Amino acid sequence: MKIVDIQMGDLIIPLKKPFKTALRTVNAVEDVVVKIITDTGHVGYGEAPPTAVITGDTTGAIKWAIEKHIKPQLIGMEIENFEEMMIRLDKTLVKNTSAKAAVDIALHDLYGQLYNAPLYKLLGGYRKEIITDITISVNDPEEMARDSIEAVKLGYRTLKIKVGKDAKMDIKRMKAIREAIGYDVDLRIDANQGWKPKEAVYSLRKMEDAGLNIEFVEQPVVAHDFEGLKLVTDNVSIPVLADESVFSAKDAMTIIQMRAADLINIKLMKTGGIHNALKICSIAEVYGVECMIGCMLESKLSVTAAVHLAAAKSIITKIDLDGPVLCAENPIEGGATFEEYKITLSDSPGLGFKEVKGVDFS
Ligand SMILES: C[C@H](N)C(=O)N[C@@H](CCC(=O)O)C(=O)O
Ligand SMILES: [Mg+2]
Repeated sequence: MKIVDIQMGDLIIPLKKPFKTALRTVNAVEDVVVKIITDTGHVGYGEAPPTAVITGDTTGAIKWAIEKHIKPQLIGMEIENFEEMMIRLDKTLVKNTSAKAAVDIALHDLYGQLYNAPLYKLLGGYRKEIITDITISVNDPEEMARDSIEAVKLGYRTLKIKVGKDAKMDIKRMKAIREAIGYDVDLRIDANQGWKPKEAVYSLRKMEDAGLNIEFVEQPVVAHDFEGLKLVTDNVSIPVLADESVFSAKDAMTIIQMRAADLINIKLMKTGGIHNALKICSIAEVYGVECMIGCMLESKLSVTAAVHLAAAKSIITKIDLDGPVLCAENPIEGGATFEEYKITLSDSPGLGFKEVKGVDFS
């Protein structure tokens, strides 16, 4: 199974509601889809979102990195020579993790097809069904309470609440949500780097004192401030999860050894794909640090790859793979099945895609 072509196209899907975090507001998924074609007629699919505020990756940069740097390294290579392809993907350029992730995902899709097995089984095969949370965008407290009630009615048992815009208002937001939904539903919060370290300690302690029962807080402070993250971790009881602070296996090692966070959020778009995400899983296993698997604003294509990884690895105990359910349409046939909170894998080879509609690869 030899690679003969790598093609790209644009995938645009409107969201059900605007997605709002401390970092950005988005109305649609606008991602790059990668299609790798082999001499045997097999096709592997991957996807890259241009999440410039987090990864630095833009649509143009993703396409250029793949067309001019990655593609020439991979054309003509045999899929069975997998390790060599992963080395080339890593070494051909630094950073550009979303472009690398899209290609890594498509290559893993083909790897599963080569051995006629679903990817999650090749990676460990721990389970085939997982349960995701759903994200509640940051808005005024009343609107967030309404959105939370709606999510609970749809069956979600865990809500991920976006905060980080204004520490005092964030406490009001969390009180309004808890009051609206009661205590049977788990609440995790994501400040997306929006607080200063001491501000984070202040608001999290207030949430503790109010008995809001927060499962964990995600990325309270700016990504590069590992010391600030540690200050928060050392001074609150709510567990701290590192998201934007951890892209690479090296970042994970540093954060864990510093004890700067209690948990790690793995996202394929930060690691550059499954190959490097597996390294973070191994490090986390060594230190007994549980991981969450997350996504950016991504469709079912790349999120299916994250589902396979989560289904394979027991160290991934928390799931934030709600990208596909935030989308108003689904142009992808095959892959994982998303029924609100319940995500199920089929036993089709690779990632199991049948068709990607509405993307022009010419
Ligand atoms: C979509 C997911 N639940 C999520 O919140 N992901 C990111 C932000 C993604 C983005 O801005 O595209 C996160 O910070 O965890
Ligand atoms: Mg986050």
